[in-house]
Amino acid sequence: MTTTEATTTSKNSKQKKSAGQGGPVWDWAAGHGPVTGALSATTGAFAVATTGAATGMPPTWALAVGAAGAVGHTAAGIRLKNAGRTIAARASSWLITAGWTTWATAHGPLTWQALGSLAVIGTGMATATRSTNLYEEAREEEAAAAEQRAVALELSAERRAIAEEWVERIRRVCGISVRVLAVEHWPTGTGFTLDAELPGGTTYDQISTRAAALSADAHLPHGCTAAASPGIHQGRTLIDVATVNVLETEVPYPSDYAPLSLHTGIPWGYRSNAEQIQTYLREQCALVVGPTGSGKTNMVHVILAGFARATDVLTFVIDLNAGSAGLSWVLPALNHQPAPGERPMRPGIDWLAGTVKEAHVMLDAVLRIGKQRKIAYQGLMAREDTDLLPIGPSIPQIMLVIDEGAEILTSTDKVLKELAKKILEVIRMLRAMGIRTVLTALGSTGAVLGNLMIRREAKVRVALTGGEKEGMDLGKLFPGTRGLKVDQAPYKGSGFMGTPESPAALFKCWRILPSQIREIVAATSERHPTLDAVSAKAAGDAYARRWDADRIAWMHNPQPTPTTPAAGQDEEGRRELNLSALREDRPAGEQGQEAEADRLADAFMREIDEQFGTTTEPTPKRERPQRPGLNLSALREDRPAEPESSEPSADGTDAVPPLLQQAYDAVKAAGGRMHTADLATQLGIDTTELGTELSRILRAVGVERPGKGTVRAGNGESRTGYLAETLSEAIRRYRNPQ
Ligand SMILES: Nc1ncnc2c1ncn2[C@@H]1O[C@H](COP(=O)(O)OP(=O)(O)OP(=O)(O)O)[C@@H](O)[C@H]1O
Repeated sequence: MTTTEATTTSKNSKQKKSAGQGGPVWDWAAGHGPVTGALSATTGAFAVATTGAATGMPPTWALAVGAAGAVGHTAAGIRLKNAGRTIAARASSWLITAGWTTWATAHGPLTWQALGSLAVIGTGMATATRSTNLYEEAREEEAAAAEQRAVALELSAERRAIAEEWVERIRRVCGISVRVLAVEHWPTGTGFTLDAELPGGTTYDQISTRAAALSADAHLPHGCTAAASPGIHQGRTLIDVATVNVLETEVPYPSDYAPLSLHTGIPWGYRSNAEQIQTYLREQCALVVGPTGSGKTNMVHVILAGFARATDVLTFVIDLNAGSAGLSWVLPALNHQPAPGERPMRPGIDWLAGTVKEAHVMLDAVLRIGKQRKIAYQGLMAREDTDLLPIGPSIPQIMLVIDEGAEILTSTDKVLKELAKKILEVIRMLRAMGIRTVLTALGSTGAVLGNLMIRREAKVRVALTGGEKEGMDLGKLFPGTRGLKVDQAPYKGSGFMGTPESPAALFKCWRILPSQIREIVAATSERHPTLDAVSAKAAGDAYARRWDADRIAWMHNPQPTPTTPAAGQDEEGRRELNLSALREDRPAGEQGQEAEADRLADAFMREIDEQFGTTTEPTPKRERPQRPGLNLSALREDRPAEPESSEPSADGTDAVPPLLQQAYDAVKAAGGRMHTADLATQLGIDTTELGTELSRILRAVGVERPGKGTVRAGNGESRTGYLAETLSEAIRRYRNPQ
């Protein structure tokens, strides 16, 4: 006799599998549906009874087999934790079938009575099985639901405990009795948000001003706050409670470098709940305050990275400190040597002014662009039914980033005052025309924020504290937001940030490294928009010739005081060099064509001859290198002799670039490994410049610069640097070229 019924539940089938592994051949839990089970049982019973009656089998045998089946199925049912009624139903199926078989064997199965009763038994069995299966399924579902209810109860018990704790705390510290409606844990696991209902006539800022006291009362770790912000209506508030300090750790700039848009926000850092903070600068200007050493330069690079990634932004940078903020975004393009047919790399920023004169040229052009846009795009704005110029890749926004610009605005120096006037005019006049500014300042002193224009237009505000308290007046920078304390953010690159969309609260800027800046310049080279024709025409030659040799020569020699001649001052018919390929007024089809590259290469060679042919350089008989593309680093007055352009001496010593040799000597003297910044300081060059030059020198002989993390700093943290072995291998290859 085969088994009659079985359950169809997943639980049972799982158990069935495990029972089957190496178990008995007779499977008491074998699978059958209610109908097939009943059919199988009745046909089996009929066959046994017919055979038994024909062969004279003792009828009690069938009863014995049925009893064994009932016992077996009962045992299987108990093992599967079936309900008692299920087990009883199945055992009785066996017994009834066995009873019928015994009776039919004794009295003959081929009578209407026997067949009719068997049919009744089969139908009853199918019905009973179906009902027990349904019952088992319902039991199983109920058990799962009960399990979930238990978990939820446990969770809500935890939430209830948090809610009760904070209701009590807010009552004690702020004197306000709120009702917590929900507690949501952050997916990052670094805190939670309370959604609370305020009592009548109370506003959320009565809690937000007591943030520091609440944080202290809750014994939150340093860098963690309980920040109240508006809820879904004015009678509700959301209180973000950070329990893990994410501001402490150094987090690298996200490496996906995906395209961004001014309209969908540009990320500048992250909050304590690890959420990114987006800046929306279509109409806003920004002010970034950070004393020396707070991570301001790093933040400027993060800002420039965001703009470089945007498809609808062109960035103009004014940095009177030798253009250092913008240089890292230009040099990778200047030093890029395109392969034949490859398009020259575009810098990550569109214009860099390192002197007051060049800044005037830039600001004049920007003002002309703004005024011309107002006139020329009237029709477009009427068609689009907007009073804001529709900014996009075809009409890009110009973001004017002015390092220490706030100091220019408040300077009493006559020259800087002139510049300040133009900057203020840009801020005041050109919001609608898609020209906005990002100013940095060393301190949020009254002098900087006393300027009404800055207060009114720059609502995106950042205070990098880095633990620095001097000149850090958070109350002035974020008026109306009390409870912010400098010592809540004592880490470099951390501080407070507020935008019209996101109230002032703790934040941290990502750490961006020079290698990432180079990667972003390369990754975004093809992505930058070109200045619209209306604007380009208004900006005129001052813009079109911004990469001319005479205007960028200083970039190859970034000394503290650049000697950039301003446009129009030293025209002398000089031709532009490799960046001419970037001029937007060039027909697009021409770019990247070999013929054009050759023409430019010739121009470049002539330029070198004109510029350096008559100078008293120590190596006047230097051979002209055969280069696939152009390399403006050749214009550097202090440029070390390049390996490929040196006449190799007998022992090859002269072929070694002096910079490589100096670097090797310094690294060796320092014990075989050295951080880039330390090496740069020792060699008296800019860190980024050193990285770029040395990498190029190493690459030229096929030596890979050691990767990140090869050098351990004093505090144990891994940093990028140089190893003596790498440098000595490069020296060896220069001496013995393959
Ligand atoms: N976001 C950050 N995360 C972690 N560390 C940072 C961050 N920003 C800066 N730092 C650290 O702080 C150091 C100083 O940064 P940075 O040069 O940007 O400061 P700064 O305010 O511009 O100082 P200075 O005015 O002296 O140049 C960096 O070398 C780096 O070690």
